Amino acid sequence: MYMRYFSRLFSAMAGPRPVVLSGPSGAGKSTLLKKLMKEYDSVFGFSVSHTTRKPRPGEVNGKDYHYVSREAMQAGIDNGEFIENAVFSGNMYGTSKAAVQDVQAKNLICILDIDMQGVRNIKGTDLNPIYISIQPPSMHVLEKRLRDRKTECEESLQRRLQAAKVDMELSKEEGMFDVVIINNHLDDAYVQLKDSLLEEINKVKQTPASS
Ligand SMILES: Nc1ncnc2c1ncn2[C@@H]1O[C@H](COP(=O)(O)OP(=O)(O)OP(=O)(O)O)[C@@H](O)[C@H]1O
Ligand SMILES: Nc1nc2c(ncn2[C@@H]2O[C@H](COP(=O)(O)O)[C@@H](O)[C@H]2O)c(=O)[nH]1
Repeated sequence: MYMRYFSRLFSAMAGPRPVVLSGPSGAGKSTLLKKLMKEYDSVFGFSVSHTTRKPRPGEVNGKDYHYVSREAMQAGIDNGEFIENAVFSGNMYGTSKAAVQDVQAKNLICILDIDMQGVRNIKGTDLNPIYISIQPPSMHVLEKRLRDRKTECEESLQRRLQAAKVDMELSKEEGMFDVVIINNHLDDAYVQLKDSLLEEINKVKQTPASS
């Protein structure tokens, strides 16, 4: 009984659990995440990753990503500044310790949008997030979404589709994700995402905000 009491007390003191959103490129992670951050702006905070890819039109440095050179990224990795890092579709991506700490210091639920290599690497840390996979209804739909987004050249698109096939298989592995959401109709997928996070959302709402 005491053990249960202390374990609950410790988990309340430790703050809300982070959330890892993963899934193939084009499945709709950013779209769902933006809806969530808009509805719950004082509950969630985005872990801003570093990347060596070029910004897309409309993306903002420091908000969508920290856009850095390969040399700067590698130096940060060598210096132990990253919790995890990966190469995806020819570019480097990584979650810095500072990105997560910035969000957690505000007692917000930290959301990480990372690929499958990142998921595997995070599993080796003590971050203890809720793992959510966002999947497309089919490869055909995924390809259409990526093409319609008009952000990728043909080479990058093909690399992303290749990675998606692997991702879709791995996401079926027992224990890999706590929740798997098929993003067919956006509104339905969003309701499922919210439902899976209600417990953590309520925890944050009940805790006085810190600056
Ligand atoms: N349920 C949906 N129905 C139709 N289109 C959708 C749906 N969800 C997302 N989209 C569209 O699909 C495209 C890809 O979505 P989004 O950019 O959110 O994917 P992503 O998983 O974040 O990709 P990446 O990993 O490359 O950042 C976008 O143009 C978005 O508007
Ligand atoms: N392992 C990590 N993966 C990351 C990180 N930030 C983003 N990503 C993933 O990269 C792909 C491509 O993203 P895009 O913005 O170029 O379309 C996507 O699957 C993201 O989830 C990170 O820090 N680490």
